[in-house]
Amino acid sequence: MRLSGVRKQFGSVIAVDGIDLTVQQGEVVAFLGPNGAGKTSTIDMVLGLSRPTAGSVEVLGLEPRAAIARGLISAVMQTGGLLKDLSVRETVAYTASLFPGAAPVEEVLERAGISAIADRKVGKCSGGEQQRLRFAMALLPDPALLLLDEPTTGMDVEGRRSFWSAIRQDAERGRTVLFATHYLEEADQYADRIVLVSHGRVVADGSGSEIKALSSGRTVRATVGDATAVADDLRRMAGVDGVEVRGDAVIAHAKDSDAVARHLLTSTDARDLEITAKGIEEAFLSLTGDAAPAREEARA
Ligand SMILES: Nc1ncnc2c1ncn2[C@@H]1O[C@H](COP(=O)(O)OP(=O)(O)OP(=O)(O)O)[C@@H](O)[C@H]1O
Repeated sequence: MRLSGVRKQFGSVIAVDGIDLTVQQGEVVAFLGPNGAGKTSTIDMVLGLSRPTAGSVEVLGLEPRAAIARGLISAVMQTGGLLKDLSVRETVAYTASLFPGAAPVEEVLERAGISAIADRKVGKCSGGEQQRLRFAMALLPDPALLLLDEPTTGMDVEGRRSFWSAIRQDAERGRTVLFATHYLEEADQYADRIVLVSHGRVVADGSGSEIKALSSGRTVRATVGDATAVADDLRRMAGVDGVEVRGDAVIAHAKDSDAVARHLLTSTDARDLEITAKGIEEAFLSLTGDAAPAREEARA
């Protein structure tokens, strides 16, 4: 899957502000970000439900709609689509009857970890079981890419755990999974890679431990004469997790902010140096719920 320069604008609201992202086949990627970060808007574009204002989305070299038509993309939706009076197995069998070439019903029940509850009425299933049922339905076309938008909202701990263990086991056979979540813990536990989004942009991209390190470190910002050259130097320093250049400022995220500051002040022409805790700005603060006020107003 590849997103190149993807933007999505709704009137004056920029929901997605230039996302570039390549996901390799077989990766399990968490899209982590606060409310309004642009996760759903991005997933909707990958699902072909909306079109980017600019940029392009490709899945295995195809446009989303073409990829969907070939059964290459499936989604686990959060709500809707289930009939209470059918059993779990009947629900999957009925959906399978709509797809030519659907995977065998018993096989997807097994993969979704719901064989044991196949005869249970959907109305009697817990939220977690219903999500695993939606997962089973999403597996029918044997998609290359599975998308999940906050699939565990409202589930208890045990429901989450069994849901994710079914997803992980299935992914081990090579399926690509992209899921949106608010929870760092969930992203860290179940994804190989975390893409942190804030205000419609990717602000960090790495393994769970890399992302956690970013949130625990500090940010050092300084104005320098040649920001690009200084940034290159900083990237080579131990303990530096990320370096950005913004105009004539260089911004480094580091566990050892003192070492970065010392380097900047002694070996470069840095001035206006600032050190702030919890570097990736609002990213993690906002993960706890207080997303940027401007966005919330826009939403209201
Ligand atoms: N159809 C729409 N019309 C207008 N604005 C929209 C629309 N869809 C999304 N937005 C705005 O775009 C921004 C990004 O929203 P999006 O739903 O993609 O974020 P999100 O990261 O999925 O958030 P959440 O975690 O709350 O689902 C928000 O400011 C939202 O209000």
